[in-house]
Amino acid sequence: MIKLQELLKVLEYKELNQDLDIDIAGITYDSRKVEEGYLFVAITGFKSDGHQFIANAVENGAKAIIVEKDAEASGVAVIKVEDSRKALAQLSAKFYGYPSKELTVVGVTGTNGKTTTTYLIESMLKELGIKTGLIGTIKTKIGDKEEDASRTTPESVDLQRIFAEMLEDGVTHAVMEVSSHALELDRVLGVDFDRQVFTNLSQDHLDFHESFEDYLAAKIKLFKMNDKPSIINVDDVRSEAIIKEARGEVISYSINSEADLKAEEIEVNKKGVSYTLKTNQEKLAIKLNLTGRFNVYNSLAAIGTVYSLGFSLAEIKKGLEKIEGVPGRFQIINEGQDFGVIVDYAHTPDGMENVLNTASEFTKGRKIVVFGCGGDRDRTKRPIMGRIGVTLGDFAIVTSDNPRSEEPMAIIEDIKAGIEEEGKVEGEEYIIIEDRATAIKEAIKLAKSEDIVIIVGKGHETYQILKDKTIDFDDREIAREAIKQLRIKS
Ligand SMILES: CC(=O)N[C@H]1[C@@H](OP(=O)(O)OP(=O)(O)OC[C@H]2O[C@@H](n3ccc(=O)[nH]c3=O)[C@H](O)[C@@H]2O)O[C@H](CO)[C@@H](O)[C@@H]1O[C@H](C)C(=O)N[C@@H](C)C(=O)N[C@H](CCC(=O)O)C(=O)O
Ligand SMILES: Nc1ncnc2c1ncn2[C@@H]1O[C@H](COP(=O)(O)OP(=O)(O)OP(=O)(O)O)[C@@H](O)[C@H]1O
Ligand SMILES: N[C@H](CCC[C@H](N)C(=O)O)C(=O)O
Ligand SMILES: [Mg+2]
Repeated sequence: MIKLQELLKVLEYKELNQDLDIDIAGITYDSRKVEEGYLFVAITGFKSDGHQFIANAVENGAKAIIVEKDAEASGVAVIKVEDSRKALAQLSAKFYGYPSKELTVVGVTGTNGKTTTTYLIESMLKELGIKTGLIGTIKTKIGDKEEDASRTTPESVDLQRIFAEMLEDGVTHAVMEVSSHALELDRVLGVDFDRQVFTNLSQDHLDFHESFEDYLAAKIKLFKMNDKPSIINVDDVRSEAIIKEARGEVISYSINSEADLKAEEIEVNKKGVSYTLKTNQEKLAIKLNLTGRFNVYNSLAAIGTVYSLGFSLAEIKKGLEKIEGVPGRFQIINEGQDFGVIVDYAHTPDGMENVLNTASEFTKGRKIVVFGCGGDRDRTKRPIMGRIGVTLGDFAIVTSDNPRSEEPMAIIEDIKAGIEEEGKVEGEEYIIIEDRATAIKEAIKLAKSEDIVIIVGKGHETYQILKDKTIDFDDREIAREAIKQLRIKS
């Protein structure tokens, strides 16, 4: 419990009524989650307006309301601020006692590789005997406790609550993914980062950010937040803009250019990669159980981060080499079949290109790729992904991803536009099967010895979001079942 007037010290505000001597039991931005004695923060959203739910919040027990528009509510304190999302972040950090100040917080941003890099950092820190917390796309881990994640980066109040629970649980280091949505919508405002990491920047989310420049500007925000060291991929052309804005020391990593950490003599095989890590002082052989050149980048980002936290490369190597894989990231499905099956989370043009190129490095037969694109997301990436699917794959099955509120066939049409530009013929070089489970089964039926079936887009997801419902759905389970069925039939 904290007094409202004490909480409000962190804000500039105007009270619309005077009684601020109230105990606040909790904070939320969702009227449906309000409990007795809560502070409800009304946010003007993209879909609806939180101010419309004030009465609902009061009914559920709210004692105070933060608004950014004039609003009335009888019997409760009403406080007006300039920006509700910002206020939510500031109030939450104060409510939970600024837990991120006491934790060592690592934030990882970039279009691709965030989840993988955070898993690698977590693995290394754990191996060093450190009690860690993890926040990201797949799950939230608070010490030994796990929660499903619904966002890559939680809303500010949820994030601060998670940090507070981590501290209570004896966690000292929190590793988190920071999405561009989070940076744009102030979810990480007030978080005291100790390290910030840049993986790469390529096309995604142009539905949400107005232009690629805006997308970059959102990412840059993380590096302007404090003067702690930043770990940056200098092979990415956008690194220059980030380095310009970074306020603290820059630790660079690369494969192609000079950098503090450089990977040389890279060898890629089906199960992993090996390379020589070169720093100003030492050389070290690294063997990673994750494959693809892109994972060399992710591992360099992770090494740079843990190294900069004061650990030696020899200490770091053990935890890095121990990790067996990240769920749904180039995950090999092996049911004893004589062809390869990979489930991967690539859902951007760059991710898809990387995964298909990686598969080429060790596949003798055909690459059969199954993919779709998410609904209510960047439409401009659809034709590009279509083009990549049919040019880097030998045979493509275009299907649904998470259609959300959109018509599945309309999304597929957007993908098809890119395929047709390549002059590919339906029925010969690609087919369309709207139902994803059927598409996966068909790909597996088509596979011959030495081929590889690459199912991208949904990775670790255990659901499919349709217009009117979310159903249980797991690419990996469907693939396994389909392989078993082949055996029964033959
Ligand atoms: C585009 C976006 O990020 N939107 C987020 C935003 O939603 P919004 O502003 O549209 O909210 P809204 O639905 O209009 O509602 C407005 C307000 O009314 C409240 N409300 C609503 C109904 C009600 O009965 N009572 C009530 O109080 C809502 O809780 C909200 O505070 O604020 C909401 C509350 O925090 C988020 O849940 C929501 O995430 C949506 C669902 C989402 O899909 N976000 C995705 C795109 C996202 O954030 N993705 C990134 C990863 C991207 C990456 O790959 O890098 C992520 O970090 O997960
Ligand atoms: N460094 C990288 N560069 C390019 N592509 C990558 C990289 N790392 C991973 N990928 C590809 O992107 C997919 C997603 O990887 P990962 O989950 O680590 O990224 P993410 O940034 O967390 O994604 P999201 O934004 O959805 O949370 C992988 O399955 C792989 O296909
Ligand atoms: N973090 C990404 C995940 C996309 C995963 C893909 N399966 C989809 O639904 O588009 C997003 O929210 O855009
Ligand atoms: Mg992620």
